[in-house]
Amino acid sequence: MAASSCINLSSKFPSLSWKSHLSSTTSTSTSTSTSTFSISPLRAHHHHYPRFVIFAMCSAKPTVLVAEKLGEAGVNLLKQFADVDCSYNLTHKELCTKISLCDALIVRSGTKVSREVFESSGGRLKVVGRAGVGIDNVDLAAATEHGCLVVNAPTANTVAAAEHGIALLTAMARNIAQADASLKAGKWLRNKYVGVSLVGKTLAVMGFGKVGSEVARRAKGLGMHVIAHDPYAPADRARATGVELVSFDEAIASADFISLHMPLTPATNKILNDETFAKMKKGVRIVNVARGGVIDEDALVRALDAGIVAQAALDVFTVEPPKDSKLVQHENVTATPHLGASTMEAQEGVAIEIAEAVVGALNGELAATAVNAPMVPAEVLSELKPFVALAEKLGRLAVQLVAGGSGVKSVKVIYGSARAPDDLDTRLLRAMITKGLIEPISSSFVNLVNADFTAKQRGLRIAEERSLLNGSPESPLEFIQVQISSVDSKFASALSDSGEIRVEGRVKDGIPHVTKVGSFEVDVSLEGSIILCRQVDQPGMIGKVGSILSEENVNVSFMSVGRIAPRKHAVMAIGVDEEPTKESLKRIGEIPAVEEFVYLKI
Ligand SMILES: NC(=O)C1=CN([C@@H]2O[C@H](COP(=O)(O)OP(=O)(O)OC[C@H]3O[C@@H](n4cnc5c(N)ncnc54)[C@H](O)[C@@H]3O)[C@@H](O)[C@H]2O)C=CC1
Ligand SMILES: O=C(O)C(=O)COP(=O)(O)O
Repeated sequence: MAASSCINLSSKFPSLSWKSHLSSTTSTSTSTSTSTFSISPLRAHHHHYPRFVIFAMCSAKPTVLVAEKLGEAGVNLLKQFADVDCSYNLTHKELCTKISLCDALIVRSGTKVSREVFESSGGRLKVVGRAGVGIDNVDLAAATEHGCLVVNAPTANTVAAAEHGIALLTAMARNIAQADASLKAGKWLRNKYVGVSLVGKTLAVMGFGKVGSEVARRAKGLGMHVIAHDPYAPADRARATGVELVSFDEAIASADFISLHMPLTPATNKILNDETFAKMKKGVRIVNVARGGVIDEDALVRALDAGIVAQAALDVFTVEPPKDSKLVQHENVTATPHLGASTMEAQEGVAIEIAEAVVGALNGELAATAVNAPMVPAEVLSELKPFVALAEKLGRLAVQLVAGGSGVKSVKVIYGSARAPDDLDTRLLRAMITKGLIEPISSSFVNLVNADFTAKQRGLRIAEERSLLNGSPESPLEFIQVQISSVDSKFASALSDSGEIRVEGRVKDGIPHVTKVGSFEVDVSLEGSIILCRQVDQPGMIGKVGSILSEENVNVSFMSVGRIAPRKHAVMAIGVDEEPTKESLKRIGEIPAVEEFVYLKI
């Protein structure tokens, strides 16, 4: 890890700075003044910020692989935007082969989106859309490491799953499935299929989330006494539904019926096992429309055989379709083939929900249902948009000021804002600074999904600080300052008093500007490229540099000079639209008053 963070800048940015570095005493003056010369008209109003914050827009039509049956409305929506390949029943190997040609993949619960899938995609796969809730079939860690966004459709099938839970509960209590099979087999067994009543019985809802709370409401309507266990659910939300939240042990010990509605996680894996079955009331009845893996299925067979569990109604299995039929064949088990979400309405709903999320993500929008990236509300996003561009550009600027051979390990970001500290969500900005810092010096592709992971992997520590400013909190931010400590700079004037590379920027008229380099105040819009030039402050400097550039037809977009005091040292920042040749950069470096300079690509 440490080794990969030692970045050899000189290979990426061949010697672009001339003249020797100045000593730190001369490069750390504090009081500076700024004069700004607008050479050619600012293109502020013609500038469009990219919509992307996660991915750059796909230049060609993206390809979406739909690997499981998806509602028609969703497929049609996808087709308006992408080439859609509906290939159901692919083997894992076929999926791994196909995936390298796809920008997005849509699945339900039947497809294992393993690490191998992400590795096989060769970096092309940008989004995995799960047309439903449970994402336990997607390797989230691998997705994040590959910068692939995972989105789900968390709400459209809630009612369907809850209704299926209630259907299984009532069917189980009255032996509907068994009686139906028996009648179809020509029998008339009225005494065998005497059921149990639900009214007045205690139902323990395990996992009081979207589905669990809908099941609870419906069960109350059936006259059941409903309790729930959920370590993370707010007690007042449960109370509002007339449900008491209790401990796990209390829930399973006092329930006549247990209905499972938690996600499958390492903590819930086989949460019902020999030990927990032993704590239950003899004759308990269990419903599972969550995930098969939350029950130890062998232990359930034992508990059914021992009569601890009188009946079970199962929609989900550890392996689907279930291989060992002991459980499914058990006469006290009612089973359905993972039908919880399978209503016309829910499938249409999840298809539209996931198609919109995938199209949005491919368009570079932040998904509201992102599973492995921060969800940033649209209004926050639109406010932060210009600062998102500023953040990335400051990162790019700062890292290019690092001298070759220095390992970038420690970065501090200071956000200057008049807003209350918890009123500024910096995750997006931090990710974009990370992108700016890492992409110019590596082959990594950094986005909001993998920014923190990539930084950590490279041993890059990014500390964030808030500088609380007086004034109007109308704008979310006044400035962003990026500091890189414990490195040498190829432009010594970029070092602050305390020896770290320091660049600061602001947004002016919607355009990001760099407004401070080291201790020098400058003001150049962060478009195109920048020449930073430290010189003895004397007349004619702007003209000399300007004429060298104009000889090559390099358009200067913006120029500003920050100086400590008249006729002493000054830093000139020049924005250029075209890339000057090495020869002309060399000539600028050879102007006698120029002490050091650097050319930076933004
Ligand atoms: N059978 C089917 O076709 C369907 C199955 N599902 C499954 O149902 C489950 C619930 O889905 P939603 O309600 O939409 O999810 P949700 O995220 O809204 O609710 C899950 C709840 O479980 C709680 N929880 C987490 N760990 C827990 C633990 N150790 N003990 C108790 N509670 C815990 C969470 O705090 C949360 O409140 C998921 O497993 C999902 O995959 C959902 C839709 C359809
Ligand atoms: O949404 C969920 O979690 C489900 O279990 C539904 O699964 P499915 O989309 O029907 O394969």
